[in-house]
Amino acid sequence: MSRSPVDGTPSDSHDSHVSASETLLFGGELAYDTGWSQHHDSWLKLSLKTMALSLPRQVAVAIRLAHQADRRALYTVAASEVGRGLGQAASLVTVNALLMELLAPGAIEDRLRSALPSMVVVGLLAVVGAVLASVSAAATGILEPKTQRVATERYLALVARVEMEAVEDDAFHRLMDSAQYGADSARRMLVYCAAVVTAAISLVAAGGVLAVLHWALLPLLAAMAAPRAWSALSMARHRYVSWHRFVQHVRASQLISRLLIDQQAAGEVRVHDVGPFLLKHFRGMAQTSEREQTRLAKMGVRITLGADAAAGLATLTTYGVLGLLLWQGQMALAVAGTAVLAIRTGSASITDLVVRVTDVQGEALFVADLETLCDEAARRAIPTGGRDLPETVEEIRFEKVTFTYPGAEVPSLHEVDLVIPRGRTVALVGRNGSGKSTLVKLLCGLRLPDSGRILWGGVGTAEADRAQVFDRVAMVAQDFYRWPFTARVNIGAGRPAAPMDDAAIGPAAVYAGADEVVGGLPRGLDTLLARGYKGGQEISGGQWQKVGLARARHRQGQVLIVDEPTSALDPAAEQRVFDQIHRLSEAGQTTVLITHRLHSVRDADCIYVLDEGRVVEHGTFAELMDPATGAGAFRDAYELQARQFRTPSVPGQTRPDGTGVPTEGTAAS
Ligand SMILES: Nc1ncnc2c1ncn2[C@@H]1O[C@H](COP(=O)(O)OP(=O)(O)OP(=O)(O)O)[C@@H](O)[C@H]1O
Repeated sequence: MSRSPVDGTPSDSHDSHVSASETLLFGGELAYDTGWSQHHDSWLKLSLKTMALSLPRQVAVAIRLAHQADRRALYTVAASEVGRGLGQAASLVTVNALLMELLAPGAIEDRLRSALPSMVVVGLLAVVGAVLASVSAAATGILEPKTQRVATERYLALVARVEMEAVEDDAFHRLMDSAQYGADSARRMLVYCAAVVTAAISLVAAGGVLAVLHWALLPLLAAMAAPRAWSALSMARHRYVSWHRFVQHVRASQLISRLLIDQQAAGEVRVHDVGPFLLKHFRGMAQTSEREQTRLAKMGVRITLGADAAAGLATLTTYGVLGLLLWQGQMALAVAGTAVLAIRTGSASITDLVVRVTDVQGEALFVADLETLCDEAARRAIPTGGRDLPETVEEIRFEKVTFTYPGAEVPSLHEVDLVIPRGRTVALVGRNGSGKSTLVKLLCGLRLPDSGRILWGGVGTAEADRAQVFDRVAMVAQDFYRWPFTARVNIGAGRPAAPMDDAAIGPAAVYAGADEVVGGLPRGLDTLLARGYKGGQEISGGQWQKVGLARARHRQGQVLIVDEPTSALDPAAEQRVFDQIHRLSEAGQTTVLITHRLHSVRDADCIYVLDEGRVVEHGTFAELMDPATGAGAFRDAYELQARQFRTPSVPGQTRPDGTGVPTEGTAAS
């Protein structure tokens, strides 16, 4: 289970110091403090007793997943492992009988003759054991990947449905990091569980033989195994704690290493020479992890030495007791010889059992994380069901809506009142950070208001069936996702359940001007828009924007939300987009338009001006521009922008040959 923070491997620590790299790059220590396991996450139960008590539940989880994945393969593994265990037990008992016969007094020929049937049985059992081992290995090979897939699918399906708040929560991310190993652990746990079954049955047989030889040998056997069991479990626990403390640190280190090879960062890595800088800090982060690994290794040595000393003492006592029994005549020499062999076999199977149980326990901790993540994801999921929206939503109304992002000190929206009538275009304008994008997140149900209501035809988003709200919205967000798939999927993802054939995708592409982009691609719609993969192509920011618009168009939502749709477009393309939005509006499409290009909102039915999360004025373009009716915020911003296009203020410029260039302003004068 140990995973080093550098290569994705966990470990454990209490004395790590925050490195300069963590402070500079991430603003502070990334490893969680030692109090975290006790206070912040009561789910992380780490006493040995609790670990042991929770084990059956985690085993049951892994078995349930395996059952879901492939019932037949699971039964095959279980049956063959039980068979193997029974075979080993029978073999041990037979070997002991064989030894008793061989070591008994009498002529060697007679002893060999009487031992012959036992020899044959031992041979047959070995063959059966080998066959069962192969059957089990084959069935496990089938079962393992399927179980991992079922576990992964389960948590991914749950995580994809959580509220946005959880997506941005670092505690939830920490759980996701750990739970990823949970799916892998569930897979490995099956193999270890199978080995536990075999070792347990064989141990019962060894114990039985010893109990028959002399009752005192049984507790001594247990005493020999106990220290090793303790040391193995302790180390598993320390590694697990360490893993959790460093999980964010691991992610950050991986992020730095990924940035060094990231395609988008590649330009700056070279031109700004960021490579050596990142490498240096990668090393800085790695050194923190290495210190932690060293601490764990030293702790491992101490624990193992202590356990080995205790186990050695127990072994010495066992052989001492055996000698005492012989000396006092309570045990025959032949029986003592058999006992030595049974002790060796027994201690081998007990060690095997301990190692396997510890392996199961180590994996179980991560499976428990997977369970916690699934519970947490279900708890934080966007609720299903709720009130139905009316068939036709006549208006969307914000009533005194206030919203503060988790962890933020001031609200991003403050008592906002706003109306979006059906079939109209409403524009949202305002300075950077004034709350426009936040407003549309609340509008489409991605976030819920802290106070106030957002009513879709009279039904508040807080009580509405949010799937229905999402269903009515088509959105091109400012940071719309560039799916690393084909152009077809990038447009089709607007309505992933609908067919993605040319007839469905084509009109949306034409609408957004993305048809020209697609026409220039080597495989048209089937061109992969991701560099770094075979046949992958990169397109420009403006071309992506056209693809994003086509996606929103393809969705055919009742409300079209476009957040800065033209920021990367050339003037002709920009004009075209605004004309199209205008035409859509004339055709009855409800549109919410966010833009900084104030000239382009002239045709909007209503313009809302936001400032620091408040609506400071609203009205038509004419109303806002009219000093008699507008408050001035829009007019001032518009004038400022308009001035930039009137050119008299271009400063005097000089040609390379040193002669002056008359500015347009001076030329005109
Ligand atoms: N996920 C978030 N978590 C915390 N604060 C956020 C988050 N998103 C935005 N904010 C904050 O909320 C405020 C409003 O941001 P918003 O993105 O809505 O502004 P905007 O008007 O769309 O800005 P821009 O014109 O730059 O796109 C800002 O102060 C911003 O820092």
